[in-house]
This record gives sequence, C-alpha cells and structure tokens, in this order.
Amino acid sequence: MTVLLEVTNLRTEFNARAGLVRAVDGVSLRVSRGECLGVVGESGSGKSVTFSSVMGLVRSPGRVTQGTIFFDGRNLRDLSSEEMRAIRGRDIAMTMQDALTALNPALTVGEQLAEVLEAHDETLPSSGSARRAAIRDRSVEMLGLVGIPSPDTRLRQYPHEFSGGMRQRIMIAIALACRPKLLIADEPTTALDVTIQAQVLELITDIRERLGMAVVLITHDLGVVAEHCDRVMVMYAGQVVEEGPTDQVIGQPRHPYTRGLLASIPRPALRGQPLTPISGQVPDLVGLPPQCRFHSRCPLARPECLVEVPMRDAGPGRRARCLRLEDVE
Ligand SMILES: Nc1ncnc2c1ncn2[C@@H]1O[C@H](COP(=O)(O)OP(=O)(O)OP(=O)(O)O)[C@@H](O)[C@H]1O
Repeated sequence: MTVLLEVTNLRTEFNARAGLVRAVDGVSLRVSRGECLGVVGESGSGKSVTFSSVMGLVRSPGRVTQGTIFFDGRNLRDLSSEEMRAIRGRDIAMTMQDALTALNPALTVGEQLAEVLEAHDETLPSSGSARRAAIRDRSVEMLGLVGIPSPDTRLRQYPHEFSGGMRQRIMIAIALACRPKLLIADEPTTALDVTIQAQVLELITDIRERLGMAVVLITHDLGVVAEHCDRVMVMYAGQVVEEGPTDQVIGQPRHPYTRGLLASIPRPALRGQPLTPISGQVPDLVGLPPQCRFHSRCPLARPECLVEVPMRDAGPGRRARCLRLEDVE
C-alpha cells in the first residue's frame, strides 16, 4: 500500500501562562491509502492536537514548531494558508468531537453542504442553474449516503432540528462531500448512545471501503479500534508509545502503558469501556525532562529508564517506546 500521510518528528507547542506546553513532542506516523489507523490514549495525550496540526488548524497560542507533514507527496508545512484551505475539505476532512459546535447554527444543512461543494468540487458545471441543480443532487446523495431519511426535505432544516446522532451523520456527510482521500474522525461517537455509535462507525467503515478513503479514528474505545482499525497508535503525554497492527497490539501489547490500558478492561467487554487505566496521572506537559514519560506510573520502571527513550523495533511492523521491551513478554 502506498503512503498517503507521513508525519515525521512533529512538535506542537502552546505558549500558556504556566510555561511552554509541549502538547505534541516528536510524533511520527504513517497512514497508507485506504487504511484505517486508530489513535488511542488518555485525555490530554495529544491526539487531537496532532491531527489539528496535520490539518493546519492549530490556533495561537499554539504553534507547530518542528517536523514535516507529507501528504500525497507535499510537505503541508510549506503551503500557504490559502493552499491549506484548498486541501482541507477537498483532500483531507476532519470531523470534530462536538457536531453541534462544528456545524453552523445559522445555515441550513443544504446551505452548509453547498458551501463545501462550491469551494471544492471541480466537477460541478460552471453555469448557474445547472450548477445549482448539480449541487442539490450531490447534497441529497450525500445525506442519503449517511442514512438521513427524506434528504430532500431535510436539506432545508437547521442543525438544531436534528438529533445528536443525526448531527454526527450530517457532519460526516459534509466531511465526505468532496470525497477526501483522508477522513480524520475525532471521537466520532462521543455523546451518542450505543446503537447510534455502532451505526456511525459502520457508516464510516462502509464509506471507507466504497470510496477507498483512508481514515484516522481518534477514540478512547479500544473495542472500536479492534473492530474498525487496521493499525493502532497509542499516545501518552504528547508522544507515540506504541504502534502496530491492531490485532497484534491488542493481542500482545509490548509497552507497559498499552498493557495497563488493556488490563483495565475485561476482554469480552472491550467495547464501550472508558480508558481509566493504571494509577497515577499523566505528567504535566510543561518543562518535562527528556526521559521516559510513563516512568512514574510504570510497574517496570528502573533508574536506567530516566533517559530519553526512542521508538524501538517491537516485532514485524511494530514499534514501542520502552527500554524494557525485552522484559515485556
Ligand atoms: N489552547 C491550548 N492552550 C494550552 N494548552 C493546550 C491548548 N490546547 C491543547 N493544549 C494542551 O495539549 C494537550 C493535548 O490536548 P489534546 O486535545 O490533543 O488531547 P487529546 O488526547 O485529544 O485528549 P481528549 O481525548 O480529551 O480529546 C492538553 O493536555 C493541553 O495541555
């Protein structure tokens, strides 16, 4: 499979009152065309900031200060904000955790879909009425694709007229309207009930297979990862700590943090369980010394772990950031 997104050594910092917060520190990752990468980790581990950085959506006081972000052969960090705007929506789309705040309350769903299509769909006819008709047809098709009944009438309604699950679907419809090569879905099912959660995820997987799109699924739910992702990346305190094929990482985790995450969840009930592992807390990201960040919570920690730990080979297609990998079997 060819690589679609390749991020190398990404660092994103926030200038906060308490000091410089290194929310993302040396993150490298790859997403191949058509594959689904799961991204897991406790709250505050840097999942959203990593992918907001990829999208060029980090706002002041935040800033990407290091690294390359190659997408489809171009380093996105070299592009102007206008070029990035063109890529967002057309090539890469991101759905946010909260559909209500991501959607514009003042515009109908049809107007919001039309806005995206107007900006990015180069296949639309150029003349007035034919163009309007094509936009309408495409919008109805997109709402149909995400399972909104009576899309014709629903296009004229505003976001508040839809249920939470429907709003998630609409956000996905808008994200998919221009058939992006990559969909980044940030907690696509938070705040949805279990049945709707399953439907939204099925929908993303189904569309992924039909359109050959790559997906990054950011989630707290390892059951969701097990069911939908080819590979998984585990983040801790701004760094990737383990990465590899989903079945292997979940079946035989190598990093003590991943083991902790999994040990806290009874296996048959992998799905729907919150990630509340291991005692202790994620370290404060201000002024962290260059050493293993999991050290203070790690059952295997030794004094020699107080050094900067690189990602290491952990088996075929697998890597983990731990000096004691050989002892974790
Ligand atoms: N605007 C900001 N100002 C200062 N620090 C920020 C800001 N936004 C994010 N951060 C820092 O970045 C860290 C990582 O945040 P991020 O939202 O990426 O975590 P996450 O893993 O996606 O968490 P969650 O699962 O809760 O969404 C936060 O803990 C916080 O320290």
